Amino acid sequence: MLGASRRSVCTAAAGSRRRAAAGVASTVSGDSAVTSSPDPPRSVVNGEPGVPRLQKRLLSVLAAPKLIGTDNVVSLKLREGSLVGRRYESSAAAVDSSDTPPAEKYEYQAEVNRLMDLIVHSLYSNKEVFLRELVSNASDALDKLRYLSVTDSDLLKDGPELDIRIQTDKDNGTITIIDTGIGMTRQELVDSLGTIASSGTAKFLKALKESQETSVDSNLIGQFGVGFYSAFLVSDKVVVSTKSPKSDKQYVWESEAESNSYTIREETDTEKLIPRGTRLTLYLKRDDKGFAHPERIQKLVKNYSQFVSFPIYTWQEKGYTKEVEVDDPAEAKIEAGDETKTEVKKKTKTVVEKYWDWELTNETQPIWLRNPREVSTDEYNAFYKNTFNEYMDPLASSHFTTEGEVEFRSILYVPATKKDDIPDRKTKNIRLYIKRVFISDDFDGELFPRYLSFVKGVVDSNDLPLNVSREILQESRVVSI
Ligand SMILES: Nc1ncnc2c1ncn2[C@@H]1O[C@H](COP(=O)(O)OP(=O)(O)OP(=O)(O)O)[C@@H](O)[C@H]1O
Repeated sequence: MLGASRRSVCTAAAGSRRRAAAGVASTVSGDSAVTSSPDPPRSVVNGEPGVPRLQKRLLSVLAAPKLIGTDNVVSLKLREGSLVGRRYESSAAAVDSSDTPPAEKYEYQAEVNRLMDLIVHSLYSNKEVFLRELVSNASDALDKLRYLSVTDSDLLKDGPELDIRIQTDKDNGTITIIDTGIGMTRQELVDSLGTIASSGTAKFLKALKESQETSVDSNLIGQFGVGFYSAFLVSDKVVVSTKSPKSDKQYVWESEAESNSYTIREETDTEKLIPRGTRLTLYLKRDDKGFAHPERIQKLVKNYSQFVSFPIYTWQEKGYTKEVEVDDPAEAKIEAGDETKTEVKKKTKTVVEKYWDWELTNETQPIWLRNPREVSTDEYNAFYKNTFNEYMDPLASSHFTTEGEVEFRSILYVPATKKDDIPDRKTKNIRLYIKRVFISDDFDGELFPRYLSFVKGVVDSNDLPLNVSREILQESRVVSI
C-alpha cells in the first residue's frame, strides 16, 4: 500500500515556500462551489423519493456553480495569538463599510509549517491516502454529533441525514467532500486546522525527527497518516466551509499549499449556507486532476473507506433507457381514390438518457456484527488498518461474542508493530460502541490491564445506556465485566 518514493527530509523542508509578511495587505479569493453535473442533484436520495427541505438546500448548495468575488483583507496588524501560532487580526472592520466581514489571516503553528513543507514537496507516490484521511475526519465528525445527540436531541433538529457525500468536477479539477457532522466553530477551526491537533500527525512528526536524514519521510506519510493536511498532497488550495451547532455562523477556512498562513472569514453567501457540518473543497494540483474522475473516487472509497459506518454517497453519472419517436425515412404511400398521399411514418427507438445522481458507495454494516465465518482475513486486516491507521497487517485477531450476564461483540487485534511509546499520550486502542454508536476510545488502562494495552480493537455492547457518562462508565459493572 505504501509508495516507495524517497526524498530527504532536509531537502523537502528547505523547499521554497512563500513566507507571508506580517502587516502586509493582501487579497483572499473566495471558493467556488463545485459541479460539473448537467443536472442538479435529483430527488432520489438513499433510493427514496423526496428530500427533506434542509437537505434539499444542502443539495442545491452542491449543485449551484457560483464564484464569489474577492474578500478584502486590508492592513493587517500583528497580534500574538495563543498556542496556535500568530494571528494577524484584521483592522478592516473599522474602515470597511461593506457588509461582508473581512477575512482574518492566521499563521500556522511552526510544526504545521514543517509538515506542510514536507507534504507539499513530498514525492510520496501513494497520494490517494488523502481521501481516506478526509473521509475518516468526516466520519469522526458524524460520530461526535451522533454521540452528543443522545443527550441533546436538538442537535439533529431540522438537520439533514448523517452521511458523507463526495462530488467531483473533472472539468475544473475539484473534489468536494460534505459531511453533516458536528462542524467547527471559528475557534475550533483555529485550534484544529492550524495546529498539530491529531495524535497521528504528532506521531508522524516524532518519527520524522527520529528518522532525521534517513530519507524515509515518504514512507512515514503512509505509515502515520497526516490527517487533514494530507489534502495538500493533491491540492493547490483547500477551502473548508463549516457550521457547528454551537455557533450561529458558518465559517470558511482557506489556505494554499505554498503558503504558511490561512484565512478565516464568515460565510455570507446565502446559497452556500449549510444547516450543519462541513464542506471541504479541494482544488487539485495540475498533475492530480485525475482524482476528480467520479469512477476513481468511487474506487478509492471502496478501497479505503468501506468500513465507515455512515453512508458515503458519490456523485455518479447514470443512464436510463427510454423510447423516443423518430421519423421513418421510408415513406408510406397511401392511395385514396384517385389521389396518392405520401405520409411520414412515426417509429420509436430506444435511447439512453444520461443524468447525475448520488450513489451509495460503501457497506455500512459494521464488520463486528457479521458472522465470523463469513468474514475473510483480508477483511479483518483491512478493517484494522482503516480503523487504527495502521499500515501493517496485525499478527493475530479474534472476533467473538459473549452472551449471558453481559452481551457484547468484539474484535481484538495484536499489532505487528511495537507499542506506541510516546509519553503523555493516552493509547486510544479500544473503541467502545454502544448499540453501534461510537462512545469513546479514551480508556487508558481501564478496559484492559496495562500489560495488554498494546491490544487494539472494538467492543460493542447493547447492555449499556447510550447516554452513559464517562464517570458512570468507569464505575460500570458491565464495563468491568
Ligand atoms: N470534517 C470535519 N468536521 C469537523 N471537524 C473536523 C473535520 N475535519 C477535521 N476536523 C477537526 O480537525 C482536527 C484535526 O484533524 P486531523 O485529521 O489533522 O487529525 P485527527 O483526525 O484529530 O487525528 P487522527 O488523524 O490522529 O485521528 C480534528 O480533530 C477535528 O477536530
